[in-house]
Amino acid sequence: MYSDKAVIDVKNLSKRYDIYDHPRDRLRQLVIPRLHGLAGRLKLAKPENPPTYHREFWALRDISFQVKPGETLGIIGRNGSGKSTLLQILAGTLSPTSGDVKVDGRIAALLELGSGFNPEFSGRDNVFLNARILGLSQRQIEERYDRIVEFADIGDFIEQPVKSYSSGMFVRLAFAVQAHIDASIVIIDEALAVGDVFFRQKCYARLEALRDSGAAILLVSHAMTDIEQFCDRAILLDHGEALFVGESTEAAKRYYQLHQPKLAERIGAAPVDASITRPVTLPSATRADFWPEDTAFVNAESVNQVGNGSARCTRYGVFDTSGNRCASFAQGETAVFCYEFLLSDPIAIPLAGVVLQNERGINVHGKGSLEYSTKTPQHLPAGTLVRCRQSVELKLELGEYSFELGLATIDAKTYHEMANFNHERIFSHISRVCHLPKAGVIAVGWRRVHDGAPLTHHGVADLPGAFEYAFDAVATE
Ligand SMILES: Nc1ncnc2c1ncn2[C@@H]1O[C@H](COP(=O)(O)OP(=O)(O)OP(=O)(O)O)[C@@H](O)[C@H]1O
Repeated sequence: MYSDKAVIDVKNLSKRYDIYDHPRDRLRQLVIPRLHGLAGRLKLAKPENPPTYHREFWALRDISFQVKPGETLGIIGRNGSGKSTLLQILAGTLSPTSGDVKVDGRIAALLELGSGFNPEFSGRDNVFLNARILGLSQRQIEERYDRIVEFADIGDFIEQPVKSYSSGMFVRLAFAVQAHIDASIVIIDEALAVGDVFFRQKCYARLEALRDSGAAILLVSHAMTDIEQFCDRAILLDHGEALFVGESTEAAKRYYQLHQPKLAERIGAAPVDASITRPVTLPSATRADFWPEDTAFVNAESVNQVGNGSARCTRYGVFDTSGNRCASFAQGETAVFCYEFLLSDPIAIPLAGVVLQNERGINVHGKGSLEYSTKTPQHLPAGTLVRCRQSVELKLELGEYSFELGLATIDAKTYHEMANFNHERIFSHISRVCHLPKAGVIAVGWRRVHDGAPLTHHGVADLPGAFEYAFDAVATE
């Protein structure tokens, strides 16, 4: 067990920048208030408020949080929300305007990696120089040198001046040094986004080892999957304020909500469509064979629903392909998710779907009407009951999986022009309407052996593929 004493304790931290519209205003601000003060003291002018030549900008306002040993805190927020400012203050390279910041322990700051390197020196010399600056003794560096070089994996370049390195090599070496200085606090600003996938995996493994040995880790990232998988808690910054400090999955959800314009604006802007007057129904061919008995459903009012108030999930359930309620499947069997939402406001194109998460909280499958390109009306009026039936072949590792259900909406224009946009652009146009983050759990177990091998595959996922043999008789003599 680690100590319960926080290694980072931030109380009411604020940071103000003074913004000058013209460079000359900086000089004015320096000189004129002083002249004013002097004139006042000499009674040459009335004492009054001296003029100001700048605007105040608060990059951080009243931020408070703690981080304990062995804990990983994510820092998230849109561009310009104050993340780097916060990290720089924690790393000691920027001073706060007000508030208290207590940092207890050696910090490895993976912010501007390699900024302490001398380009003329070799990689080897820079390792010694940098590690000395970061607090290791000569002997400690000598003991760790081989591990650092192995981690950086830049081959013979270690003997070359770092000015001849590619930017990737530079960062690998800098990361390797930082990862071996026995820091009790590690601060990372998306530094892991560099390097190839193998290096990133190595970085994460090293960070996990540091965390397991009791280091506190602060990670700034725009990748919510990294935040959810790697962080226990996260702080969501917006315009310098902490909107939320708590469980990382909840913080990630709120981060996505920040990206969504108000639903009413979208609907108001969208063209009116004739289909708005018709309640949506599922095609009869599918409806006949699947919608289970009323009594087979879970009453969704009993579970936590997060949403913008435009819809509620009324009921849902997981079924086998015969329509029987089921929570335990053999690997490769099909689970059928039936769920419905009642709209209290109109929405544009509905996007419903299911997400499965494994025991480590990793999203192993998330898919819905968007990915299936399911036909829908352009608008759904208030009062519509949106019924969804989604089948998922559970070609997954054995284990328990929690599932989430959700309904979102996207405007018709973006939906129909999706081919012209990238992933981020499309997602910025999706508004969450109702989401059940902890709807339930299903289990995936061994297959019955008469179906074939006891496992459909090894590992997390069963990827589509094929296997062929060819046998030739070969003379052995
Ligand atoms: N030296 C400075 N002078 C004036 N304003 C600054 C200064 N440094 C940062 N800011 C402003 O403070 C706000 C917060 O900046 P910060 O770099 O901390 O944001 P961020 O969340 O890290 O953004 P990003 O995700 O784009 O890196 C921004 O609006 C930025 O323009």
